[in-house]
Amino acid sequence: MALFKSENPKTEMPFDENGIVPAHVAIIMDGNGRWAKKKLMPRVYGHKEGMNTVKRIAIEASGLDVKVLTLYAFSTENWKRPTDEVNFLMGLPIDFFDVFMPELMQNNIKVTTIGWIDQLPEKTLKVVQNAIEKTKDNTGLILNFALNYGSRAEILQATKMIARDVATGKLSEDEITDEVFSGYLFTSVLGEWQDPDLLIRTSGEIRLSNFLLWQAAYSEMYFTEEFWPDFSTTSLRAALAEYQHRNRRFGGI
Ligand SMILES: Cc1cc(N2CCCCCC2)n2ncc(-c3ccc(F)cc3)c2n1
Repeated sequence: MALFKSENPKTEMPFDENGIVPAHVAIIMDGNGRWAKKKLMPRVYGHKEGMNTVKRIAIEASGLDVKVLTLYAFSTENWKRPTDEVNFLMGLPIDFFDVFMPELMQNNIKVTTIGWIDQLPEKTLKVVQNAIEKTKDNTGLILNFALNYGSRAEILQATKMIARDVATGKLSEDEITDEVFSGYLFTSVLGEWQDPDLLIRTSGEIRLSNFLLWQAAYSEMYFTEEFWPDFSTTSLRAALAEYQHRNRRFGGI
């Protein structure tokens, strides 16, 4: 399968403002530590700058009429990182809302999460829950953070819930369809937009890293060498331009 790797997003085909826009864009925001290392700064400097990129890209996506932007902020595997790095990362949602909540409200952005947020530190959880509550009536872009999320664990959880519902007679075996299975995943709350149309990964890595494995079955994939802190509004428009020039078949001919 030919994977697209944009060498220089600024020189690809132009984005058509009147063309098709992916309803759901998912991003693996990779390369923050390497970006900082290139600048002879600590890794956490890259994470902090990456947080600023989150706000910039969310506002841009909101203006381009993207419906859902799912961002892989913290994976179930990230707990293995050094304690001081994990502690710093757990502070970023707090910093994010401290600084950007007014702008999120001005742009009618709704915050949601996927993942086991109940396992986050109390202070982080409270700030995230408060942001979800405060933005719940907003009708613009859904800014969906994958926090303490892992796709295989999500699929296993869904499988166990389905097994329980079959055992209790709530569900019969022949009622288990793609659509019913999807309803047991965290992303079911996204309704018609639960499957990403476009999945972007920065920093040159070409892997899914346990992200939206079920949901991304038919997603267009876009890989760019740029590190996440360098990912600009121009970079996003270049990815959307590439999406506009793909012919999606959903398994058909
Ligand atoms: C753990 C973590 C790491 C994190 N990074 C910055 C982006 C690059 C990836 C790693 C570091 N960012 N950036 C924003 C958030 C966030 C999460 C939830 C929320 F409701 C509001 C903001 C965030 N969370």
